[in-house]
Amino acid sequence: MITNIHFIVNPVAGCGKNSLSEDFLNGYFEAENFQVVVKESAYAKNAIQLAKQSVAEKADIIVACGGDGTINEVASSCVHTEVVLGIIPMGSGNGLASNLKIPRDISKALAIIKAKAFIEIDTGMINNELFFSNTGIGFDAFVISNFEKKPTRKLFGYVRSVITSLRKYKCEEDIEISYLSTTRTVCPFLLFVSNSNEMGYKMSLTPKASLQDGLLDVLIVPKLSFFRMMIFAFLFFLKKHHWLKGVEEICTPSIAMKNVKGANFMIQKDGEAVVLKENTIEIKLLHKALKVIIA
Ligand SMILES: Nc1ncnc2c1ncn2[C@@H]1O[C@H](COP(=O)(O)OP(=O)(O)OP(=O)(O)O)[C@@H](O)[C@H]1O
Repeated sequence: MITNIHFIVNPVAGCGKNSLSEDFLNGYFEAENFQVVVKESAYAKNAIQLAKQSVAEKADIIVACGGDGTINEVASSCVHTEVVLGIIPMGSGNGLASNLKIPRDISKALAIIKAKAFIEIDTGMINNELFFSNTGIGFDAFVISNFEKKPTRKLFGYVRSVITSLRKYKCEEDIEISYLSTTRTVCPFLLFVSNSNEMGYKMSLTPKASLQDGLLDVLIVPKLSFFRMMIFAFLFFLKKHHWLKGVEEICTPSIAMKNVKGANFMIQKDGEAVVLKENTIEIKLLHKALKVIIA
């Protein structure tokens, strides 16, 4: 039986020089067994539409060629379908691909896709939007919104955004959070919610997270003095930031948040900044809702 594989390429992800041709791919996927289609996203969010078309065109595998943003757009159309998601990491951070141990080397990533071994992973949902890697409010959303204003989507641009954001970010929003059977108010510097154990660039705020356990890993970092911030940053590079007093880790199937002053939330979702129209958030998991090819 012929396997119908559609590749959706984000030409501007990562270094911004991505292209894959059908001729090139036909060298890997022999015509007796595979039918290859290549599509290129022409603008932001176009991959959602392209992936929806591919599902309608009865693709068996849809391969997201880009970073976490592209994966988010393509995978959103594959959730709760029989379509299997493949990934060729072409982004800057590539957090989800790294969690799934998919190499950046295109030949190796293609060999993994050809082997077609897949697992079912959880999918996060924040209000009506899906995420696959992580979401968050507070400092990380602020960093991402600054990062998106920079011309380059590389690590250097990200580091510059972190430095600018450290100077500008004010931690003053009281947030009521409800999870398990607890409700309380926090004023977080960072409230990070993750499905995956990697954020990208091999860094992690939630190194114990699993894509299949039905649980969200939540990290709450309180307002920190400059000195404690430096300790946090040092421990973060050692993936031991939970050692810092006041930093909390929570595992929960869902969490709700409400801005006490009634302001709407700005979030980041798989590395893209989004301003919500709501001052309340509900985050939950759709357990094992996405089939994804793994190494
Ligand atoms: N042709 C295009 N022109 C402009 N933007 C595009 C185009 N195609 C896709 N995009 C947008 O590019 C953005 C960045 O993509 P993506 O997240 O995959 O790359 P990245 O940011 O380099 O990687 P990562 O998220 O892993 O760090 C996404 O928001 C996507 O909607």
